Amino acid sequence: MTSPNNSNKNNSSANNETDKESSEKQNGMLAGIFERATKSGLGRKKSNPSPVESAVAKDMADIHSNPTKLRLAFLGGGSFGTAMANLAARNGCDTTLWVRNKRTVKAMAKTQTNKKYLPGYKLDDRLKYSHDLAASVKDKDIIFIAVPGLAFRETLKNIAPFIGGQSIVSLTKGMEKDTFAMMSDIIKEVLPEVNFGVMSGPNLAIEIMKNMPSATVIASESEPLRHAVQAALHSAFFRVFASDDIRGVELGGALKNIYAIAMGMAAAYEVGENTKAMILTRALAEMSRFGVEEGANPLTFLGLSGVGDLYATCSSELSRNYRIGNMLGRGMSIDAAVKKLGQTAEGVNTIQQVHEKATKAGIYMPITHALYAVIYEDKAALGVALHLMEAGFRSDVEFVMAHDHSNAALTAHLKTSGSNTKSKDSDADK
Ligand SMILES: NC(=O)C1=CN([C@@H]2O[C@H](COP(=O)(O)OP(=O)(O)OC[C@H]3O[C@@H](n4cnc5c(N)ncnc54)[C@H](O)[C@@H]3O)[C@@H](O)[C@H]2O)C=CC1
Ligand SMILES: O=C(CO)COP(=O)(O)O
Repeated sequence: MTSPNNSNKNNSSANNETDKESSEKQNGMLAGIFERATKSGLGRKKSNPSPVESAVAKDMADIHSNPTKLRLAFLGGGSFGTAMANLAARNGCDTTLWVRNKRTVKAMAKTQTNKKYLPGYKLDDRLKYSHDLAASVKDKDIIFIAVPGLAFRETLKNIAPFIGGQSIVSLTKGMEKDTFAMMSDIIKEVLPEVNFGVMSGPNLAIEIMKNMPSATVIASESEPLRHAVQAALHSAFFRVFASDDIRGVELGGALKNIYAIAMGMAAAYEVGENTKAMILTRALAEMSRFGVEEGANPLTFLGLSGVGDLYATCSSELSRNYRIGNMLGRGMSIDAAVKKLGQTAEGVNTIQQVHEKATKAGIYMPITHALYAVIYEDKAALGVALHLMEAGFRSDVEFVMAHDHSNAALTAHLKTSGSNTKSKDSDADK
């Protein structure tokens, strides 16, 4: 017979065994996550510092204590280029905003406002304006580019003759049409020697102009550049975090635009909070799945440039992509919605690029394909949404528990999503 004491002892040793097993299981699971998370190499190539590690590398301590030494150019006089240039000028950096239209430059210099894109917001009186591209970028430490993705290559080519030791930072959240190139790819192609970074985060321009506390991420392989951007833009209202996963950060900023359109559309159908939460988290699953295929670190999507920006743009009518989706949900055509918006909504092009890329590469992106089917194949939104809900059984977070392909037989009877695309998973598996 087992005495109570023995029984306790046995229980406690059984408990110890269970604790040990569960801690081993947890450690194994964590190791799995980290293995998956770090298997990609893109954005973390640690080569020797580039020979053009520009002026910013000279004396970081000096720049930290005195960011006014930085000479900056911002290219693109839309809402975001203006908002960021204004932050830098307010921090005392020597800042020039380049705008392509001479008359706009004159008006901005005279009124110290950006009447078209940020009406009613007074800009810092130290901000300089120019329509002379060469003069704007010469003798600068960092050139920030905030033109739409479709104009990025052209802008880089135009400044190429004037680039020596300057660093370049992309603020653009788009993709090139037809090539699927991201902005960092274009920088590497057009200016292979240049020291560069990408900046992305939940940064609705109007909120920044209103001094509502915000944060963003600068991603670069160059630590001096990361520090210089942090020093240039940081303030009590704006925090700049750092990353070396360039691919992950720029993909976060580009991909979330797709789901902001989806959420704007869902809002037009007056869906509930559960539905919004489902769209948001499944969007994040798609983003990180696509990101891993593209060489990003999936954990980057948990940061400001991933879940942060996804949340901001999927929740706010200040987002132009959300507004496009909302107009579509109210029955407008894509062309009419784009015309009515009159500003950049990168998601319109990004949906097409990602749909095509995911289809070719066999990456499972049901929300993107469904949105493409509604916008470009004229499928009925409600029918497509129903198909999405009828899709098969999947794992929640596939970096924790991989998708179980044995579910295929179980779900074979279920219909696929509204699109006729082929993915790595069998149709029945969706
Ligand atoms: N507005 C926002 O809240 C944020 C925007 N972004 C990103 O910044 C980029 C720019 O967006 P916004 O400033 O908001 O756009 P916007 O629509 O407000 O302005 C675009 C600006 O680019 C100029 N532009 C267009 N084509 C050009 C060309 N070929 N050469 C030179 N300039 C040209 C336009 O004249 C305009 O001044 C986009 O990729 C956007 O996703 C990023 C974070 C926040
Ligand atoms: O990227 C943004 C906020 O982070 C701005 O979003 P929209 O381009 O949809 O306005």
